[in-house]
Amino acid sequence: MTTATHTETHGFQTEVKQLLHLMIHSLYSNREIFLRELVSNAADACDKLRYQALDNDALYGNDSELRIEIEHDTDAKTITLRDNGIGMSRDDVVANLGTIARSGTAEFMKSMSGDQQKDSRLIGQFGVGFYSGFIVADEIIVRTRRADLETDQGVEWTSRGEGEFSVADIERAERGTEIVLHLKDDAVEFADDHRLRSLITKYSDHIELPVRMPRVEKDDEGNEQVHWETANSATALWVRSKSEVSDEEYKNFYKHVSHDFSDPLSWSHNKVEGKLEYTSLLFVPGRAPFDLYQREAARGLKLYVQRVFIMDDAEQFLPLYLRFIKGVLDTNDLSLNVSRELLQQDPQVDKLKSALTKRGLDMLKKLAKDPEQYQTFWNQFGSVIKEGPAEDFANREKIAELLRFSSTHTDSTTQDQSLAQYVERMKEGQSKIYYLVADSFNAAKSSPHLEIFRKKGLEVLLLTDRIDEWLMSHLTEFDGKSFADVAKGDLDLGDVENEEEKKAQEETAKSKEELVKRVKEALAESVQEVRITHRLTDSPACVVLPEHEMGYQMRKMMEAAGQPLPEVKPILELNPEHALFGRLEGGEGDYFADLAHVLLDQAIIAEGGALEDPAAYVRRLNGMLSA
Ligand SMILES: Nc1ncnc2c1ncn2[C@@H]1O[C@H](COP(=O)(O)OP(=O)(O)OP(=O)(O)O)[C@@H](O)[C@H]1O
Repeated sequence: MTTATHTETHGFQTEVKQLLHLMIHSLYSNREIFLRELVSNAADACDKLRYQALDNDALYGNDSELRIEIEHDTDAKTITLRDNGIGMSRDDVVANLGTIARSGTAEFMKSMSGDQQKDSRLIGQFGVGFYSGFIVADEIIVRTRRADLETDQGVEWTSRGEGEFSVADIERAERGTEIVLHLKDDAVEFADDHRLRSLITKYSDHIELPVRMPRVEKDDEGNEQVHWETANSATALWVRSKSEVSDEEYKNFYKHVSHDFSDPLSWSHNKVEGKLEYTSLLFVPGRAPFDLYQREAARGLKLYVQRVFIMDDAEQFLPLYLRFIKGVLDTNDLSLNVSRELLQQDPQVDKLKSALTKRGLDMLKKLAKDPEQYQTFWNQFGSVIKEGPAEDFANREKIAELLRFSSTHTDSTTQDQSLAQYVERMKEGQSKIYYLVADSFNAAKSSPHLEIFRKKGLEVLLLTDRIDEWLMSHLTEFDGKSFADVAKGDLDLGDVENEEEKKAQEETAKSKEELVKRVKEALAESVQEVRITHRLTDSPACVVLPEHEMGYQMRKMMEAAGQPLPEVKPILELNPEHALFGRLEGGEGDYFADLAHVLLDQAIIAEGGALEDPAAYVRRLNGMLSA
C-alpha cells in the first residue's frame, strides 16, 4: 500500500468538464476506444523516453525493455494499464490530466448544437485521449513517476470524473505510469481476457512496442504461474510491406496517429531508397478539424529517425496547403539528435518536403478518380487547397488539376467542376477560361456580367469563397488557356463573336458617344469612365473594374485586415438595348442626372457593393417612381 502525502484537490478546467459531459452522451456506442486512447498514450510515453535516452542513457536505469502491460481483475472490476515510459512529475500531472491544451476548444464546444454533441466523430476530433477512460470508469487512479526523478517523487492522481481530481505524492519504485480504471457497472464486460485481447489486436497491433498481458498457468506442482505474453504483433505498421497490411489495419493506424474517430478517406504508403531514404505513410482525413484555420493549431507528421520516435507534429515536411494530411515519416536521412530548431536548417528537410508534397498531391489525384469520395474531400478541405498556387508556385499545375468549382454549367453551389472539364466544354473560338468572383452563390449566379455569357452559351466559373480572388491572382493559365475575370477590363469573347457583330457594336458605340459624354458629366467624380456595352441582355447597366485592379472581394479582405486602400472608381457600362437607356436618351436636367445616378447605384448593388450614400439613392428612386 502506498502512503500518499501532500494531498491536494484541484478543479478541472472548464473545457475538461464540458468534454467529460459530452463524452458520456456521444461515445457510449464507441466505448471500447478508451483502450486505444490509453495504449496510444502509453506508447507515446515510451517513445518519448527512448528519444530522451538517446542523450541520457541513465534514464533507462536497469529497465531498458520498453513495454506496455494490461491486466484486469474481474472481481474488483478493474483494468490496469502500465507503461515504463517517460512518466510524469506532479506538475506534469496537474497540467496534463486537468486541462485540454488545444486552443479554441472551449469556443468550439460551445458552438456545437445538440445533435452535434451526440456525434462521436465530432467529439472524437478533440483527441479525447486520457479522458476517454471515464466512458467506462467511474473512478480512475493514475500512479506515475517521471524517469529523471527519484523514487520518492511519484504522484498519485485520483478522480471520479465529476469536476475535480486530487493529487498526492507517493513512493514509486518503477518509472512510468500505471492507470487503474474502476469500471462502471455497465462496463464490467471489458474486464475480460478475451475481450481485451481482441481489442488489442484491433487497435494496437501496429504499435511497435509489445503490449503484454498475463497468462496464468499451473506448473507441475499445481501452483499458479503468471507469464507475460505479448498480445500484439509489435511491429510498426509502416515498416511492413504494403501487401501485408489490410485496409482495416491502415484505418486503425490512422486513428492511432490522428486521434480521429472517423475513417480516413485515403492513404499512401511508400518506401523510398536511393538518394533519399524514407518511409512515409500519409492519410487524408475524412473531416476537417475545427481548428484548421487557426494559426497555432497543431499540424504535421509524426517524425521517426531510423524507427526511433523523434517528435509529433513535425510541420516542416509538408506545405501549409496540405496541412490536413496526417501520418508518419520515418527517415534515415536525418540524424537522431535532430530538434525542431535543427530541422529548420537541415537541407535534407527541403528535399524530404518536396518529395512528400509530391506524394501528397499524387494521393489527392488518385482520390479524385472517385468523384464521390473526392467531393467529400473537397467540401472539407477545398479552400485549404486553394491556398496552394500562391504558396507552391512549382506545383501550381498539379494543384490546378485538383481544384473544383461551381459553374454556370451546373448552376449549383456544389464545387464539383474541374478545370479540365471546363476546357473540354469550351466553345469553338473560345480561348479563355472565364470566371466571376462574388460574395455569395446567389449574387454570382444572377450577376449582370453573366448575361452575354449565358446568351452565347459560354461557361463561367462562379467563385464565392473568401480565398478565391487570391487564388485567381496566382493562377495564370491552365492547359495553355488564360483566365479572365468577367467583371474586369474590356469584354473580349475572342472568336466566339464574328467580325460583323464586332463591327455593329463599334458602330453603336460611336453613335451613342454624345449620350455617354452627358452621363459622364452627370456622374462626374463617381466614375472613371462611362461606355456602351454588349455584355448585358436584361440589365440596363453594370460596373466593371480596370483589368489589373484589385477586385471587391480582395478589397474587403484587405480593409477588414486594417489595410487602407486608395479608392477605385468603377467604369459604368450601359446597355443600349435596354428601355431605360431610351429614357436616358430622352431625359433632360435633373431627371437625366437622377436616372444616371440610379443606374450607377443599382449596378453597384447588383455587384454586391455598398453604396456610399444609400439615402440619396432611395430619395432619387422614390422621386422618379412618384413623378
Ligand atoms: N501514460 C502516460 N505517460 C506519460 N504521460 C502521459 C500518459 N498519458 C497521458 N500523458 C500526458 O498527458 C497528456 C494529455 O493526454 P491526453 O491523452 O489527454 O492528450 P494528448 O495525448 O496530448 O492529446 P491527443 O490525445 O489529442 O494526442 C499527454 O500529452 C501526455 O503528456
